[in-house]
Amino acid sequence: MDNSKQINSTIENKSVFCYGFMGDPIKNAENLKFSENVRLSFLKKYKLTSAIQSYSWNIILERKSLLMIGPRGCGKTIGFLPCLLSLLEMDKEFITKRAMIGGPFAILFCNSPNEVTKIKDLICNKFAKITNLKIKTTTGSWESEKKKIAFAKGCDLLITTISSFNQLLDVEDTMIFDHDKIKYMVFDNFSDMYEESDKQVARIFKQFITCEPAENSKVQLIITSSKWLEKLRSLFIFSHIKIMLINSFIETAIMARSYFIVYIMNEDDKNMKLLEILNKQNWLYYKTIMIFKDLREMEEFKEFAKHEDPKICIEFITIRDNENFCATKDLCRIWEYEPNGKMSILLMTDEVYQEQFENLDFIHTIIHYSLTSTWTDFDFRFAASTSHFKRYITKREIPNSLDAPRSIIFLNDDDIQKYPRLYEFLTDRRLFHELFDDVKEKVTMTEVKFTENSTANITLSITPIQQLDTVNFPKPFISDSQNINLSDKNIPNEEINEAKKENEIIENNVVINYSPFYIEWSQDESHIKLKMQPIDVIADYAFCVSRRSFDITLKYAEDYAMKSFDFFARVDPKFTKHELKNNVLLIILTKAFPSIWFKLTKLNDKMYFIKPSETEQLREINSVQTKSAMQAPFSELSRISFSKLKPACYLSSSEESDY
Ligand SMILES: Nc1ncnc2c1ncn2[C@@H]1O[C@H](COP(=O)(O)OP(=O)(O)OP(=O)(O)O)[C@@H](O)[C@H]1O
Repeated sequence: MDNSKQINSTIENKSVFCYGFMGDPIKNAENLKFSENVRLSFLKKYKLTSAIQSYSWNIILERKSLLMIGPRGCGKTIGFLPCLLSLLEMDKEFITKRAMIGGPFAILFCNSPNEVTKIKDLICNKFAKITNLKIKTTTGSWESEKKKIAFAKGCDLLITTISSFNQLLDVEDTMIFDHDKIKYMVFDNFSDMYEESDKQVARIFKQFITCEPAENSKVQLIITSSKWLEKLRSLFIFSHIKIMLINSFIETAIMARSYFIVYIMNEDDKNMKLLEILNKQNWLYYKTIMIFKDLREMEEFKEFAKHEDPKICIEFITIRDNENFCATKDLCRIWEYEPNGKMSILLMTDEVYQEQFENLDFIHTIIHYSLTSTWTDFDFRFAASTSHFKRYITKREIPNSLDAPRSIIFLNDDDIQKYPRLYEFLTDRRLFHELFDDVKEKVTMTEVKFTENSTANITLSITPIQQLDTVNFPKPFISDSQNINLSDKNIPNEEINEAKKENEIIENNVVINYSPFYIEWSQDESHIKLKMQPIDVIADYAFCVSRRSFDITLKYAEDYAMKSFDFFARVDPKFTKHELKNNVLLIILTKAFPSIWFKLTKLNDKMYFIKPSETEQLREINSVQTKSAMQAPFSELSRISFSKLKPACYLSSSEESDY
């Protein structure tokens, strides 16, 4: 895509969610307080200002720490680089001769050696006038003496990878590396970095990032990320970063733990389904808008609703495209003040929404009747819940599924194929959440309770984080509202009280018996294959694994006989991951459509994310009868890990669209 086109369009759409920053965006870079060299180089090469840069430049130049999230190519790197170079240049005027040796003052972390080279080249090509800064790169080991000597001669900015820098941390010579000298730390593309090297990132954070108030903190921290990660929430809460920019409203919705419901159904069934939903939910208590791509489909829906279900208790307020701007604005105002318990649903097209969005940021539920023609417009629809999003940034507990801002998205089969970007986004963020129509049929199978001799028990264990030797996720915290139904037998009272205190960790293993409604198995010489029913209820949570089902392959091992296996669950954000004990190998293959809520990582060993389910769905699933137990001949099991299949339908777009 042509960059300039993209950068311009983001400005027009005001597509940045700002938290903790009250200033206005700047329109061009000319008046910025870049250092002279940076200003001259910069203005020669860059004529535009991307949406995120229009905020980030000022914030960073004011020496404030910042978290910047936005899709690839939205301008995050240029959003900090000229500022970092400027600050270093400006500082240089005041430093002593002694400080000029050894290094560095600033560290820029990239997620691969390739990226390190790219940033170095970018500085050489685009900021050629900056000759007074000593910029060094390193990607490999720190064994070589030559490297150390070069470093000891002085370094202002070190561009490096996480793993290479971790070795530098072990060097005890302050001439080479002086911990106290660091003033700026930039993590460019944190999400990739963290997924690759979580432990090493954690080590760096531990040493350099403090909870001190921003004004006392010695290190200015800049983090960019192409997507939201839960780890960023704890960082935002506990570190001195207090400003956040997100260059995507749908990403902001993820950050706010919005509740997404995605239906895939053909056009004929859609209206019926909608009426069914509207009749079930108590819409009179939620500010809800329904957005259509054009007037025709809005009128058709209204007609349908009138004829099909005249008893429907909610009212619709319709704003048509050709209505006068001020009248529309007034209508939005009147609608805004409709009292709780008497709310109507506002119907409008994208055209009207985009004119009125400044008056509509308080919406709880957005019903996307159809898709927009561009991703940018679709993303922008989520701006309608901005004021709700702000409430959840610093809350570690998962909001109650009814309180959380909510989006109901209708897709048809065509949409999934035409808009791979949307499909990828939804699956990557675990948002594919259809109603379980086909599950209902399969659930009739059976509940399997594996017992000793020839069978196995499946238990779900939640384990203290310290015992997991991989990812250092936010510490577990049980809130009152979550009401997890853990029996007192499993977790003593004082433990519960302990766990309620923020920052404290559940000390005991909590075992919840996990009995899927449906497990089907088959066996050949080397494998037992299990097909599990894809949703189960664990306390207040739904354990959703796949739209259809998944296979578990348990491999035999010669030297080993085990009667049961445990796996660990994470109930986001309290519990961190699924892990299988005792070297049992479990391969989960998702079928047809990939997962709804969980994501299996590249490492094939982590599984996480369990979301509160809608009581409605749980009831449906719960009410399905289960038959008698089947027997499965388990006596020998070996190691367990997870793997993920690629989505079954991965079609590229044939239409002109940036989805
Ligand atoms: N203000 C600007 N004027 C002109 N071009 C720009 C501007 N900002 C960024 N660009 C160009 O847009 C492209 C993407 O910018 P940048 O690398 O900063 O984005 P990013 O969000 O960091 O992307 P990634 O996540 O892939 O690193 C680059 O080619 C960059 O040169």
